[in-house]
Amino acid sequence: MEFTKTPGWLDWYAGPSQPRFKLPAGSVDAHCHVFGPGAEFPFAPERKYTPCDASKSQLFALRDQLGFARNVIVQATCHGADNRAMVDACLASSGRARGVATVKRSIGDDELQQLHAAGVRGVRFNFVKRLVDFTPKDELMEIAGRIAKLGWHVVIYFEAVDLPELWDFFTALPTTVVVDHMGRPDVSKPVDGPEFELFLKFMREHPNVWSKVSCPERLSLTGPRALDGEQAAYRDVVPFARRVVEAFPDRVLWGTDWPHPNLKDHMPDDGLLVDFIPHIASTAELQRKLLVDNPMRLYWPEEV
Ligand SMILES: O=C(O)c1cc(C(=O)O)oc(=O)c1
Repeated sequence: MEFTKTPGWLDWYAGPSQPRFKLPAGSVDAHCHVFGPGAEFPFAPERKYTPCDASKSQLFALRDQLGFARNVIVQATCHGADNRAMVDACLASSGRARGVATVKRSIGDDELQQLHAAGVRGVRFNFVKRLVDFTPKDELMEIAGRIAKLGWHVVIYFEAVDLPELWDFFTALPTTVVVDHMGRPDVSKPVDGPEFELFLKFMREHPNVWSKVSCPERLSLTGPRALDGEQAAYRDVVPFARRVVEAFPDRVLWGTDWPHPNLKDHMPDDGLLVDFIPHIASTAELQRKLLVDNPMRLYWPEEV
């Protein structure tokens, strides 16, 4: 099938720079995606955008160039609940990728077992309205109950303004809960203001809640962008991510978010995104927890 990219769609940055920051041995890129290729793994009819292709071999080449050892491949919304592209990438990774799937209530136990065998260790519940249609909470809770038995966790993606409304649902989830991109704070608001404090309270009061301190390129309002060798990119996001890393060093993850869906104004150089890490995790110990110990505990516990 031939797909035409959504108008204005920015392709991922080809030929990223070599990071100056040397990742600790065994680092995990704990949030990235594959898109198709559409000719092999068609995008879902219900998708809200049509991306460029971003294949598993391109993802693995980026992993090797940046110095990561492993990937966690998160099902992108453009593939709906058709997990074939993500599963294919996990199976081709020689055990170096785990996956997070999107599933419907109708999924059979045998299919869940197959996903597990392929390396899937979580499901993603998405509440970002521009990305997905609404799924009733009772359906999601039923899925959470089923995947809890497999030892999986739930990844949640939502906007900061929606946290109050989603609070009761999130805090009732029976698994480890991993928040994508710090719950998308509005970084024009103060880091110690009520909106971000609510997110910190969510983590403080619920020890099963983890956060990805990822996507500065998406959250930043004032940059500067991770382009042209910029070594201090996205300065407005740094205080938010740093706060989470320092308050909850054992419950944070980091990922590139390659191939960066839906960025409208620029596409970051992924090498420079890696150089963002020491700004938010400033000691070798914090870096090791963020990049190695935490993702290994969640995704490869049998190796820890
Ligand atoms: O903010 C986004 O547009 C976005 C989209 C997706 C997806 O479409 O799955 O995943 C992300 O992590 C972020």
